[in-house]
Amino acid sequence: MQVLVLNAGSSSLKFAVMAPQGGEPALSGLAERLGTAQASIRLDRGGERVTEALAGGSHREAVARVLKELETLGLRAQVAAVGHRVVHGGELFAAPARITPEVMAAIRACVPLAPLHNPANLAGIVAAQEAFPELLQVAVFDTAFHQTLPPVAYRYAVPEEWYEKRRVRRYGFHGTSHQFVAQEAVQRLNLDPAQHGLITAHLGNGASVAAVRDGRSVDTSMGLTPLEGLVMGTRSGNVDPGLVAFMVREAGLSVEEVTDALNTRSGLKGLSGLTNDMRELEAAAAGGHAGAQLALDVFVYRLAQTMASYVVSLDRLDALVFTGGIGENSVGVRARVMARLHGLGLVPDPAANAALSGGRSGVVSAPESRVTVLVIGTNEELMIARQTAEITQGGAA
Ligand SMILES: Nc1ncnc2c1ncn2[C@@H]1O[C@H](COP(=O)(O)OP(=O)(O)O)[C@@H](O)[C@H]1O
Ligand SMILES: CC(=O)OP(=O)(O)O
Ligand SMILES: [Mg+2]
Repeated sequence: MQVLVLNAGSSSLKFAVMAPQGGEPALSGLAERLGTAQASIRLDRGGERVTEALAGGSHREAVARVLKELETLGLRAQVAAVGHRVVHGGELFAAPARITPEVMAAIRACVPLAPLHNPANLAGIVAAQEAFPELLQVAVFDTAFHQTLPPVAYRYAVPEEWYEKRRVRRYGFHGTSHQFVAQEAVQRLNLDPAQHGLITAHLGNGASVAAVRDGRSVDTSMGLTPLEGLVMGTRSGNVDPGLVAFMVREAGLSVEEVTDALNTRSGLKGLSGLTNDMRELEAAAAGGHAGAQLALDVFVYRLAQTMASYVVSLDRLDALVFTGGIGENSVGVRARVMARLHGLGLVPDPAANAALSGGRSGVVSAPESRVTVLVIGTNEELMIARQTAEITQGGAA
């Protein structure tokens, strides 16, 4: 059995066709710049890579191109279900769900909470339903793993009716990735699945930290929306909420303009005035660019501070885990975060740290370190394939 996994972004679509047991995907790739004249799609099939133009193509055309490729490769009949990453499921989903008209309506109802993500996820689902009308479709929510947060972690200190009437609370995201790397860490370190404490850092374009206690998420840095918490590629992370009213009053911006700036022109990009790409920033900082250096410094400082603060959410700390494009590849970010955490009794292993990149996993702390530090290559697609297969085979709702 194969599962088609779709992860739709606002202008992109990542896809993979894979067995839920793991192994190399039969087909994977990325469609980018969808909806523009520069739209393109990259197809990776068994070591061979092709990139084609998809001019003007939307999510729909991208999914149709994937379908065509499946037919060419003779894989169509093996695909038993489609698993979708859905970013916001509100309080309604603590587990993956088979997509029904009611589930679609619930995802639509969460659009105001994730305006950058949920509309794209919906577009991906509609495109897949058109292309694969006979297949079961499953939604795997970023928020689901964090539904175990206790009220002390998820409630904001705001008027109670905001929670009662509008469900204003912290939800958390990247749950699929945090859960995957936490499970991998438990296996690798031979920890008791029912008794452990982990702090996981998913550092991609969006970035978040989670505290995982005995397999359950007990705190995470993103909140009502994926804007809260760490400094990210283009998102500000935590700011004084008074800043929005200040910029509206003093700079004459609309609320939408401030929100857009906090989401798309802030973070590493805003601080550096240069780019949201960590690789480019590290190169620019090494070349003496002051803005790039400041962006890196703030990113590392806030990340280390957040990771250290999660000690209060756990009753024991076994390991810290780095994942995501930055966590898996940036030797410098990891080294600097580890140096800042020496108050936790953390002793890095610089040679092991320098040797790990490219999605490979391993330990980067020294044997005498009071807390183990792991780098683990995340695999959200595999996790989505597994969860989709479970629902398909179990026939569950
Ligand atoms: N070798 C590397 N060194 C430093 N940063 C890297 C490296 N490779 C990728 N990155 C960074 O990872 C980030 C993208 O992470 P990724 O998890 O792929 O993002 P997304 O959230 O889009 O899935 C970018 O900032 C990129 O620069
Ligand atoms: C929820 C979120 O931030 O996702 P991404 O990192 O894919 O933007
Ligand atoms: Mg990612």
